[in-house]
Amino acid sequence: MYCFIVNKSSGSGRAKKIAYHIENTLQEKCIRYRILYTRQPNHATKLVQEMVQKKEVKAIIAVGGDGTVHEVINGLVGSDIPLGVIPAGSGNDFCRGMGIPLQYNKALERILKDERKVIDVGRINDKFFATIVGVGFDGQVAQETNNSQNKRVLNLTRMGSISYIINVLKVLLYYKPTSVDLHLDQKLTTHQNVWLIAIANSPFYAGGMMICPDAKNNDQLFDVCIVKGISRWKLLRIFPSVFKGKHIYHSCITTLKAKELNITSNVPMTAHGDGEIIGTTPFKIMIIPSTLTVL
Ligand SMILES: Nc1ncnc2c1ncn2[C@@H]1O[C@H](COP(=O)(O)OP(=O)(O)OP(=O)(O)O)[C@@H](O)[C@H]1O
Repeated sequence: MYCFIVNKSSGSGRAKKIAYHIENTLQEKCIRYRILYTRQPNHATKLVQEMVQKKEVKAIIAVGGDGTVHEVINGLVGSDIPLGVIPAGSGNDFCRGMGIPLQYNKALERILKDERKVIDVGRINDKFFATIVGVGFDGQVAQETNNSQNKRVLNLTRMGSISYIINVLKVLLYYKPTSVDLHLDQKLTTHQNVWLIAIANSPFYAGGMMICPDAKNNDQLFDVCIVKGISRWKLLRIFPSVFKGKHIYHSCITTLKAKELNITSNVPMTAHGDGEIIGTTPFKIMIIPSTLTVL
């Protein structure tokens, strides 16, 4: 039996409509399924923890955006049940990184083909993440985006990633870069005037920004991108280059690879994982190699 976890609020209601179409297709094909709707934030994790106990569950399918994928993997990692994703959010960066079609019917076809891929997953403090953790400026933008009304309005017109850009500009006006101690695979370095540190298991976040263009989710390594020592206005000037991953050639960008990072800062820095707020520094981040099977 396929178990679908649907976040009706994803994509400002798009997931609910998609779930209706999925149900029709599965009935036509006489495929056994169960659809469970989340009732509030973090409910998806609890639902998955219950479902993985059941022998008849063949796969768990997240129907939503990256936040839903995040909550689902936090209940799924550790079991050997595969994950499927039907993209129905505003960003859908997990699907973009995996090459999962962004049209729900094609994504469903791919799930039913049962071709499996095993990927690494990241862990930040006590949470797992599938795509990227963003610390500092990014965390602040995620916080503003998740709280903002404009995301809801823009989602309705399928322009959710514009909301992210609006909040980048807003945070750019007030964010103060800070000094950071970074233990990277046990080696300590101190960085001044840090705007953000992105720790990536896959290239995309925020609806297609290629912050770590070379990140691979099966190489057992994170790609790390540190942005530091740059003025507000220069940062604004190089910002558009992130959509093509060309920002990495700028002198204010440091790129590294690592399996484990410890991040501390004298001023608290906020982090998101898969777009969901994790908390503030300190952070312990590690790669969990080859741990999640994806359809
Ligand atoms: N029933 C619910 N009601 C309200 N919020 C919910 C519910 N179920 C889950 N959530 C929350 O909805 C938030 C957004 O979900 P999700 O990320 O899937 O959609 P999105 O924001 O539209 O897409 P994306 O992250 O790809 O931009 C998550 O933080 C999740 O905790």
